[in-house]
Amino acid sequence: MRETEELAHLDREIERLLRRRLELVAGPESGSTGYDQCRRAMEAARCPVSQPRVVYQGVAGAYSEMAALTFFGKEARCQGLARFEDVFEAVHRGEADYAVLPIENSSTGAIRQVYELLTQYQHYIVGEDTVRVEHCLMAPRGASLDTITQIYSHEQGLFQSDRFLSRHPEWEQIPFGDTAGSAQYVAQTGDITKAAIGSARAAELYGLDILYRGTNHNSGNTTRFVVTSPVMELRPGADKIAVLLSVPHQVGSLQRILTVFLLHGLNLMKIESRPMPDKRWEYLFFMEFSGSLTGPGMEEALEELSRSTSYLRVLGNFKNSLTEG
Ligand SMILES: O=C(O)C(=O)C[C@]1(C(=O)O)C=C[C@@H](O)C=C1
Repeated sequence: MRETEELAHLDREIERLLRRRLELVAGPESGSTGYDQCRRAMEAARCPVSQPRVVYQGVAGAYSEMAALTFFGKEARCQGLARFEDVFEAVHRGEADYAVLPIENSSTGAIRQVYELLTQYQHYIVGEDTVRVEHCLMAPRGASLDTITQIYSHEQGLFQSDRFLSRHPEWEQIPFGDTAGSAQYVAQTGDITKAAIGSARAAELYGLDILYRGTNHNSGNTTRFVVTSPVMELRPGADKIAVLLSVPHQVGSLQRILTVFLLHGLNLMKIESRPMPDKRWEYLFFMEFSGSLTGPGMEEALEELSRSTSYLRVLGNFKNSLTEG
């Protein structure tokens, strides 16, 4: 009992010292204005759009299309576009209400192009979902493992299948815009020396035979997708906040951010650092943590984060879709 009391006393003392340290290291005038921008975005927040126009990268049968249909339901008007940049532009120009974008894969990590574009466009994350990715090797009728010489897929399809592909070093690997697009292309050629890696749905849509199921080496292979919007939305049940921030090049500046999370009881769920191309060896941090923007104490926590960062942008508040294990 004595020990428990002593520990609780120590915790309170550490918390008091950390709070004092935060006050001393940066005054209220220093740091970014990130929270003011967030407050304005919250004031302008919109309700979810009904019968939305949704864009994704790729063609029908791409995993991104599956993510869009899972999140918005079969009634959503989904349109595939060639490049990630086209998807961001369509939302930016008001031609679509939402974009669905892959952000990370459980086997290969960050989808870097999407992180770069999230930093460039002032869009908000309003939702997320995961899709189990089971890749199939598919080819035109008459093909077999022996007739194939070229494999087409999205670079992620190739990365996620690298162990399977390393068993066939004689196959040339050709990156393509998206997995389903590669299936469509291979089907159009009708060439039995060409095969694609993509979803079973893509094989069915484009009339290819599945030669091998599960080319991905990780059987739990899953991709997380984010749903972005040009306007912030505060959907009921939103329990995860995403921010983009940079910290001054000073000893302990990242620790200061972590202290804010600790003192406000916010669970840090993700941290990803991205290089800042115009500032060599400086980084932008993409962080996700538990909480609601409208919840008690969050205003104070974000103001403290604002004071502790040289740049802060709140990317949004949305419902966590990740399950343990
Ligand atoms: O090419 C597709 O089918 C996509 O939806 C893109 C994408 C990606 O960019 O990661 C999505 C899920 C899989 O991880 C493989 C490819």
